[in-house]
Amino acid sequence: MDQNHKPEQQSDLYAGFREPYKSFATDAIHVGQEPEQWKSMAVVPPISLSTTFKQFGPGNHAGYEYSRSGNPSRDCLEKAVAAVDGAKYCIAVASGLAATVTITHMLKVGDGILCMDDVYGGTNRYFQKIASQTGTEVSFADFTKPELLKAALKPNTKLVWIETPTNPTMKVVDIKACSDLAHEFNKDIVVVVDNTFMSAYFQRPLAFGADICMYSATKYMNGHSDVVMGLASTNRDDLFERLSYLQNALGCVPSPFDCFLCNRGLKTLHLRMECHFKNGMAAAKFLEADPRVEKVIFPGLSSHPQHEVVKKQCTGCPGMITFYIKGKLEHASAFLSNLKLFAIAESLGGYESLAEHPAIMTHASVPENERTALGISDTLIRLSVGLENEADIIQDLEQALAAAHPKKK
Ligand SMILES: Cc1ncc(COP(=O)(O)O)c(C=O)c1O
Ligand SMILES: N[C@@H](CCSC[C@H](N)C(=O)O)C(=O)O
Repeated sequence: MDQNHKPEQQSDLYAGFREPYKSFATDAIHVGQEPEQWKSMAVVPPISLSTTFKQFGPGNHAGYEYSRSGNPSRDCLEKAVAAVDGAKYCIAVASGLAATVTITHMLKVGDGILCMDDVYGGTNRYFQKIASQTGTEVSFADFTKPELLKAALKPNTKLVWIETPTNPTMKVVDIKACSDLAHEFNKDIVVVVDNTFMSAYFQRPLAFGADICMYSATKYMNGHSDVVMGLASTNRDDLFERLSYLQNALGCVPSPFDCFLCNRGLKTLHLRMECHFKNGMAAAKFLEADPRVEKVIFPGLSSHPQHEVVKKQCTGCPGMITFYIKGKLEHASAFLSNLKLFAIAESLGGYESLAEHPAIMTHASVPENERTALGISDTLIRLSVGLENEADIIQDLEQALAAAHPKKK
């Protein structure tokens, strides 16, 4: 451990960023959770496992009929998420990909999807291998330059899919600039932002003109690596009507127990994200100063190419860091295999630190030529910095770098 390494001062960490959203924690903790809604006055919402609900007479019920169509535990979560997204509505589904699939089902045969070039590998796979086989036209462009988005819009474009920061190369998209361009081109285009990396605490896409904000809640929103879930929020009545119809009609619903867990995780989102940012910044600065590291990509660093957009659009940064280790695949493998505190694992956004090799693991489904063009190379490593002690995180990175690049005797 570098003895000169001091914990980051909170005030410096947030300098230049947007102010946090007002009453965020209060909303996450209280909206949709009112004890008065239960006969028992339970302060913590009960887990409602019943698949069906007794009716007073045929079609005359107390708000619930069948659990796929609506469930009290799911409602509690959806109301809280809508509140923290600054939205009127939210739907919860069985996974992040289920949210992508449900949203895409709003399209008709012949409609076009225009997607950010770097997105989570499974999103890329779904659009290229499945959605395009069932009648939609899929194309990709680099939205970090909004003029490239503008040039790629077509008369049939109906869905613009933004991911920011992108997984795994951490490109940042100006949501307002891109939403405005898409809506000026055609007001019927639905702009979706995958907000998985920033979470609701650090970024509110709907406030910048997006129509839908979606998540893999498997990540920060739940934050405990024990639930697979997806969420989609919107302020538009028409979109909510369609999405909630599809939620029931497609049937990709989460279990009440998972809704309970995610609802519980959401209550500490603000606290977790602040610690992820603090630890992430410390790790990013440590790596950036290390001669065994080629390049660090962390939106919170001033070296990030879209750092000004980040400060304008976000209230902080998550613990996601991507870096290129010097050398070849064998150095990346040695680094990963020697980590002790970080687990080598797919996924991100939990309380525990994880590390992975995108080309071999999370983004193996992206065609090789596309991976190369995006910079998902053999030496690219992705970290999800957790909530452990900062000094222990840095020490683990230091010893794994030393193992990957042993000093010559
Ligand atoms: C940015 C992003 N979006 C969507 C997904 C899909 O989410 P899930 O695994 O919950 O289906 C993932 C990861 O899987 C992701 O990293
Ligand atoms: N093997 C999975 C990939 C899961 S990636 C999970 C998460 N989005 C991440 O980026 O870590 C698959 O092929 O779907």
